Amino acid sequence: MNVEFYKFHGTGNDFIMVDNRDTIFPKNDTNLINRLCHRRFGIGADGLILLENAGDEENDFKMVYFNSDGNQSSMCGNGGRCIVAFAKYLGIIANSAGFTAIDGKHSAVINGQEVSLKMQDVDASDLNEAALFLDTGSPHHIEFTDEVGDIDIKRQGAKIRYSSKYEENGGTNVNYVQQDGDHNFLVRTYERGVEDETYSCGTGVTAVALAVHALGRTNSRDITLKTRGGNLQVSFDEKEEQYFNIWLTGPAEYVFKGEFEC
Ligand SMILES: N[C@@H](CCC[C@H](N)C(=O)O)C(=O)O
Repeated sequence: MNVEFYKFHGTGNDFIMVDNRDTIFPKNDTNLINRLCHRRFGIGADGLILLENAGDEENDFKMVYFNSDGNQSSMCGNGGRCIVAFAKYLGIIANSAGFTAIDGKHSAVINGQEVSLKMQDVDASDLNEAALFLDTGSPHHIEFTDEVGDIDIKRQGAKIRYSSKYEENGGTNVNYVQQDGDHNFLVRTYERGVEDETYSCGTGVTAVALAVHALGRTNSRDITLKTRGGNLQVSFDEKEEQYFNIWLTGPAEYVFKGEFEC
């Protein structure tokens, strides 16, 4: 069977997108997904995303996300922005969308090449300098550094990702952060399920933006996160360490289309 795919990326976090509204894709074939995502033996991507029918009248579609290891995983923020751009490319939506994902319902707005994705509310009341962890739809550990460019992300990130601290919850993603002005932060991310550095991570920069505000490193509620793949913006409201109205904004770009056999 031949399957059409579409390659998209959001600030260098790249995905194989498949229109699976006819549910033909073998979503339980972990080896297939892993091979398709392989940078040498496949198409190459950080993950694979299925667009499916929402199954209700309120939403335009459903998002199903797989990491490049082939396993279905938690929410992908950049992937959420890319699936909205994909839905527009397919003519399913115009410039706004409502869709469901593993962590619930999301709204999104397209403005030119930029896609703004509303993220789930986050309770930051347990966050402190000794417990730098937030779940923004995916789990994220945060490390502050004075020189983010010097860090061996793959080696250092893996130590935390596989540490006993996170073992019972299936591990975590790891974000290294360097402040670069009042409301600008440099971020590099080790991603669970990719088991390497990715050029950006949407749920990761969202976790960083909320954490630097909650820890008092900025008073801004509209923060620029500079990643290897480009800049992302996170804006939010906050009351008593509860974060809401959280929006992740950045480019989401079509790269090429093709087909594979399975
Ligand atoms: N790149 C994604 C995060 C994808 C899920 C993550 N690797 C995990 O398994 O927790 C993003 O942009 O949020």
